[in-house]
Amino acid sequence: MTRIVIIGGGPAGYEAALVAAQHGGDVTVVDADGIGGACVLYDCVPSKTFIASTGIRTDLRRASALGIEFDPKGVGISVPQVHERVKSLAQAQSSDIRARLQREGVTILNGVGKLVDSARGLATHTVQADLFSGEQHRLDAEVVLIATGSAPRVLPAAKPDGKRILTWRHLYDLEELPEHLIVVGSGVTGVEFVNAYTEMGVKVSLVTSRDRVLPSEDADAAVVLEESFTERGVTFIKHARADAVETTADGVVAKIHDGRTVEGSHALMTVGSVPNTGTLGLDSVGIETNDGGYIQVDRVSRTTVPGVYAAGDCTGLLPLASVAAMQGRIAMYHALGEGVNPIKLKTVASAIFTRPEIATVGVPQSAIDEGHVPARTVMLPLNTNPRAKMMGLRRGFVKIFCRPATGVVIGGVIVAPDASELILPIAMAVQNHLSVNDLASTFSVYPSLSGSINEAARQLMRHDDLD
Ligand SMILES: Cc1cc2nc3c(=O)[nH]c(=O)nc-3n(C[C@H](O)[C@H](O)[C@H](O)COP(=O)(O)OP(=O)(O)OC[C@H]3O[C@@H](n4cnc5c(N)ncnc54)[C@H](O)[C@@H]3O)c2cc1C
Ligand SMILES: NC(=O)c1ccc[n+]([C@@H]2O[C@H](COP(=O)([O-])OP(=O)(O)OC[C@H]3O[C@@H](n4cnc5c(N)ncnc54)[C@H](O)[C@@H]3O)[C@@H](O)[C@H]2O)c1
Repeated sequence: MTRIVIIGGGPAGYEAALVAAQHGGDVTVVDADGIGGACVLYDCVPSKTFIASTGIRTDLRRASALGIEFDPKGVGISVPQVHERVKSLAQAQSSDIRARLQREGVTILNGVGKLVDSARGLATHTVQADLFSGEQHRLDAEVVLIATGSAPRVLPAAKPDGKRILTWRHLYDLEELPEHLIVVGSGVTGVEFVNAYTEMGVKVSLVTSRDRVLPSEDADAAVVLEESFTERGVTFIKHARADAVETTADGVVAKIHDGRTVEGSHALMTVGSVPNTGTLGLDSVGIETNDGGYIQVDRVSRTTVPGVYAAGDCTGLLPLASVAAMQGRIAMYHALGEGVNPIKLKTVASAIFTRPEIATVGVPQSAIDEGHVPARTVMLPLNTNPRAKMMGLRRGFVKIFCRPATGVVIGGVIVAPDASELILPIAMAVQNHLSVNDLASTFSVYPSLSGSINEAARQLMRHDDLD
């Protein structure tokens, strides 16, 4: 039986453990935070649960345009109840995953793991697990998977105190909603919380180091979101790199590099994450990291040391739960000699849970515009869609990108209320090399937002071959 030790019990670690146990491995997971990892306990699951509550407020905000009148004064928010729901749902999901691992025969140790090989180049490895119970275990393994994730990046002059200066992991401990929230950083995490708190009626100022929100995402989608935020009264402080955030008598002040200041009641720092790799004993074994401390891996999750794999946010490949899980599974299939396809990032679908949502898959528009990928493209506004009109939607679009000659779909973007659900047909087309003709000839329900996917695909069908 292959002895496998996994350090970290997030999506990368627990999905790997399931695969390894099902393929006959003798599996031990050493985890510090709780099974499910930061994903389930602090980051992805809590934020999406919180956003589920704020989404109810979105519907109320839009109700009067559809003829439903209510007294806004009668709509209250029970902050303790919202936060309690977030925490108990996260704990319940963690318990479910833990029970599933135990049913599959995986040993779980609560503590901190690190590599302690006695020399470099050994055929097997040793993991030391310092358990919270005070015990210490030394575990010999033919295969080690490092899946330790990442933690919020902290600016030296903006140290979170959990009360006024916050990371996203402190939010659900607040007793009341902030009066005026300054969000520092306009990546995906930043905009998701800007959206959520404005929907809760909180005044929000967004400090962004660039000239736009979501600098790494589709530019047209970012414009739609910015318009929607502007309508909801968000103040943008652009070209603004925050050097420091300090507490004042009754709130906080963010100090921008060029001398500007922004005052509010609370600051939420969403300035990225750093990998949890500093205390793993990587140097002693010879595992290479890059400048940011991320573990270097190939497309089957191998590190530079035979027998040691790494997966998830600690590798910095693409920090998504779905990618972490896939990297973890791939590592185990490879280690156990099963057939395996190397990871392919071109087929990853992801979504930003704002209102409207932004979902993307495949090649980005920027790669096409910059001439790196030849493609034909279409962008179809949603306001031409009958269902969108019925729902009173004013914003949003469907974009599809295809190969110039064959029409094979290579990417797409959807901006719509449920874009995270609508993206699947485009993701299936990208994954399975389907063409715009395939998409266009698939029946969609009438009326439906997905009808716009058919219509966009129809616009990309080539008619010149009929001439
Ligand atoms: C606010 C926010 C929202 C997000 N929303 C989404 C989303 O909607 N969809 C999506 O796909 N992704 C989302 N992500 C990204 C997603 O959360 C991460 O990609 C995912 O958590 C990575 O999983 P992982 O297994 O690599 O690490 P993690 O989930 O971070 O788990 C790592 C585990 O390793 C443990 N650990 C660390 N060091 C040690 C050690 N030395 N010994 C033992 N255990 C250790 C930790 O305690 C933790 O339990 C979001 C991220 C953030 C910040
Ligand atoms: N819905 C989802 O799937 C979801 C949600 C949240 C995060 N994530 C994942 O996590 C990744 C990281 O996202 P993120 O938003 O946490 O981090 P990020 O690194 O993508 O964004 C941080 C932003 O903060 C800015 N910044 C850094 N220092 C600053 C300063 N001093 N002042 C002002 N701005 C500053 C950066 O320029 C950057 O735009 C995403 O790419 C995504 O893969 C996914």
